[in-house]
Amino acid sequence: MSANVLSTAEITQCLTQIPGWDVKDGKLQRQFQFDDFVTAFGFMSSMAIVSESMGHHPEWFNVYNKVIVDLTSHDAGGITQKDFDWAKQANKIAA
Ligand SMILES: C[C@H](O)[C@H](O)[C@H]1CNC2=NC(N)=NC(=O)C2=N1
Repeated sequence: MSANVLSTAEITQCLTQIPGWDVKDGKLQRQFQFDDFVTAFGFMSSMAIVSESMGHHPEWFNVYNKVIVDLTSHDAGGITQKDFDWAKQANKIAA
């Protein structure tokens, strides 16, 4: 069962809870910058495990110490609470 797509007002409200994230091209996006490649890859490894347990997976791009993450819920056709739950976990792990 897919979660509900959030309204623009709900998204604006939820964005206040996750520093660094914004909506770009209809997806929740953040660019993370780490000290080096190993730290960036460690973040991706941790979030890979979180993603598996949530059944929710990112679109992401890594080059050296940067990880750009785009989140959307394909099954629901937009941004859902699941995307925000993933983003919150990512902020915790990157902190
Ligand atoms: C069956 C499985 O749960 C679905 O394909 C999940 C997997 N991970 C997913 N991840 C994301 N980001 N969006 C989805 O709609 C999605 N669907």
